[in-house]
Amino acid sequence: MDNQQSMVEQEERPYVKAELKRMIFHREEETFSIASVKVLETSESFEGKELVIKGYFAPLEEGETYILYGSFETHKKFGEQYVVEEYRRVMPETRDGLIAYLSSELFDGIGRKTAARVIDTLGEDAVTIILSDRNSLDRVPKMSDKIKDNLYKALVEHQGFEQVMVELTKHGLGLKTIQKIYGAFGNQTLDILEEDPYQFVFAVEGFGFYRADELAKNRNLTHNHPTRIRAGCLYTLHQNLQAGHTYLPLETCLLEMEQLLHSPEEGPLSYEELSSEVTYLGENRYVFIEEDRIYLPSLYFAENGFVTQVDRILADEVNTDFTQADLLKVIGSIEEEETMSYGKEQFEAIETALKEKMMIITGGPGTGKTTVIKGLLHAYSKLEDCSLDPKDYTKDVPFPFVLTAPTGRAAKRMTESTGLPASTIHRLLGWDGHQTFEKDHTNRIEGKLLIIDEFSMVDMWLSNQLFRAIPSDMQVVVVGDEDQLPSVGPGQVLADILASGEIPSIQLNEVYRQKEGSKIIHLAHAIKNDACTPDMLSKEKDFNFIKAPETRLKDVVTDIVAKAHEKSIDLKDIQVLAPMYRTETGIHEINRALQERVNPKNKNKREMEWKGNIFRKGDKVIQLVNQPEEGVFNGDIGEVAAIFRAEENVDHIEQLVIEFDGKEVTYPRKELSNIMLAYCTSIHKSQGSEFSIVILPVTYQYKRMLKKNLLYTAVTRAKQSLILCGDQQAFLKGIRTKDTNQRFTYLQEKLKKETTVVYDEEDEDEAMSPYDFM
Ligand SMILES: Nc1ncnc2c1ncn2[C@@H]1O[C@H](COP(=O)(O)OP(=O)(O)OP(=O)(O)O)[C@@H](O)[C@H]1O
Repeated sequence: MDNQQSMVEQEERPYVKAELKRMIFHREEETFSIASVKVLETSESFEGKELVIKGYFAPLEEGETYILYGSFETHKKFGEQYVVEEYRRVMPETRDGLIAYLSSELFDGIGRKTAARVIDTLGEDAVTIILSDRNSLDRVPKMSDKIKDNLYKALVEHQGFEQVMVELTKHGLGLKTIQKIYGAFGNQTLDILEEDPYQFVFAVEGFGFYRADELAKNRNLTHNHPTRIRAGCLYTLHQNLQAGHTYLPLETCLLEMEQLLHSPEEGPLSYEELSSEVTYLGENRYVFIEEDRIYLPSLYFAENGFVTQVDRILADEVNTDFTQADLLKVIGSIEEEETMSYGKEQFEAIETALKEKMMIITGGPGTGKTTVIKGLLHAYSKLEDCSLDPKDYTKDVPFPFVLTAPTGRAAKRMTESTGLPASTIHRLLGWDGHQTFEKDHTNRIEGKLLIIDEFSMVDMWLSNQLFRAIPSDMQVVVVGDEDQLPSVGPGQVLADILASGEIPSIQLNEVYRQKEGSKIIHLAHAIKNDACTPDMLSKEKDFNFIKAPETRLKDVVTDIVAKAHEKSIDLKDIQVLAPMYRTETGIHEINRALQERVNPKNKNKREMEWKGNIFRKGDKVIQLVNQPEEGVFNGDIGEVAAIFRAEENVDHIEQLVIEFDGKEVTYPRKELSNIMLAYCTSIHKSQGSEFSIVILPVTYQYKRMLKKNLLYTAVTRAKQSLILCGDQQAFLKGIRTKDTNQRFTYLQEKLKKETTVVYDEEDEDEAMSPYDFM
């Protein structure tokens, strides 16, 4: 009767047959469990009786017998453990066992007598018979319909997941993904697998189109199956997020879908086939179609929502009654205090910010953006007679100045330059790390004047999230440098709001730091204005270009850092920036070389190996994701402060402790993917940060990455010293190469009212999941 066991024997897969003693641990969110079992039989060379098993499975029933498939792992402290990749319950093999099973707590309302009648009527294969035919229970005497239903449902529930698991693991899916699919489709899962596995793409976050295509093989699904086309459309739109588009032109989308979906055997797909499924997706709000633009819902709501928020804020009036004479007097007094005088553009920027509901200040490095922010705060405080000291305010009368920036480092710089509190946008909005923002249109942020720095980095999703939380009576100042790289996420919000001309803006062009003799600033503006010549790359106090052939570049970079370090310059102040991760002169290789040089192996220094990388005490590391609950954000740089072995802490897991600006964050081994070495980081990740010394290798190996805005962003990260090394021609060619990859966004036109904006806040709440795709 035990056909499950005979399957095991036939398959000859290594297995452990065991009785569950007790569940030790279960984490609900990802169904990760640890349990202790009594080994009954195994094909593995395991001699013991007790065993600890772990893996992605729901809590199992104590006292039940399971066949587990997986592999042994030796845990430093706990010894041998079994990592479960698949399991199935073993049905009791005797009449008594079956009766005990059916009359257990799993099945409501069934006592031993009823259980015995079920087995006596249907035989020892009763469970299989009932599962394949619910009506078989009608043959059992003296059983009410309700009890029959309960029994059937409970059996399906208990057996369902195991069947699904057995089937899906055959397709190479891991337990974690299977849990997600089962969570979405329950006992329909196997039917859906047979009929239409593309549904998994819709329902399970991160389930890829190609994976569904793989599952659909041998299932008689044609290449023009409707859900295949629909899944292909969503996949195409998701792929294009990475290029920064907020929408795709319909024609482009259909073309890309055709390339994705056509099959060499079955031929092309017709325009009608593709467009009718796109229409279906539109009608069912899986996508939004506006004229000839097709959007994923979150971006449709973000773009339209943002325009609505801007209109709402602009519609309110500024509540000030100062005269031009008041303003001149106040500015004059600030100039006296600061012993400086504002340039014409700077004065205009302060004046506009005070008078307008919303404005944009742009400018390259050293043009006085920070100086203007400080001037604005002081002028506002004097004109409105409100203190700049947060201590003078209470919960009922909140601090009127809200300063924010997209990265922790940029927010910190705002605090350093103004002396006022500033926070990241995520923190200001009370982001919970998933999809919830504490601040939104129902619970807006408090204050009178909001200043958002480094706005070029803010994507369409976050812009909308931030703007919907701004109260209508707040004045808003957006500050940024439009020549920097656009946001990593979709959109080019700063460029679009500037180009729309709908929001007053002042561009600061005059460079002040240059007057202090800074070659870095001079070079940055020459790049910005396409006026950089080879002779500008000559050595100066704060600048050098060290020529080096490609083969020596990594060694040259390593030498420069090592020498600076030997002169007691803190590694935190020296940053190597590169545009690519791979290649001989990519970020990974440079990091490895630098680690070996400035923090080499040493028997007195602990280290931890993780997927071929070494983390050693004292290493400089960078955070790669946002962990708001720990207070660390993507791009934060820290240092490995300690490494703990499993036996040394109460959690019994290996841990790495990183110190970020005096704050310690602990990473269990499985979270080490959240960090990497940071002697060298990507230029993209350096946005919003500045470093005393920047070392920038440049080589033709970086090829298509060598673009003007990327190199401009890198150059402008340096405060005191910039060392370029490598190939001067590659650098000069790069700064003349504009990024021609146009981002498809429609924000500018929507702000200009060239199109009607449809927006419903309630819809947005329902459909918005901006961070689904990050
Ligand atoms: N009107 C001015 N007169 C004299 N010095 C000025 C003036 N405006 C700015 N500066 C000086 O120029 C330098 C750069 O100014 P500031 O830091 O405000 O520019 P920024 O645009 O914020 O630069 P960055 O983006 O590089 O930080 C500072 O040393 C500042 O004191």
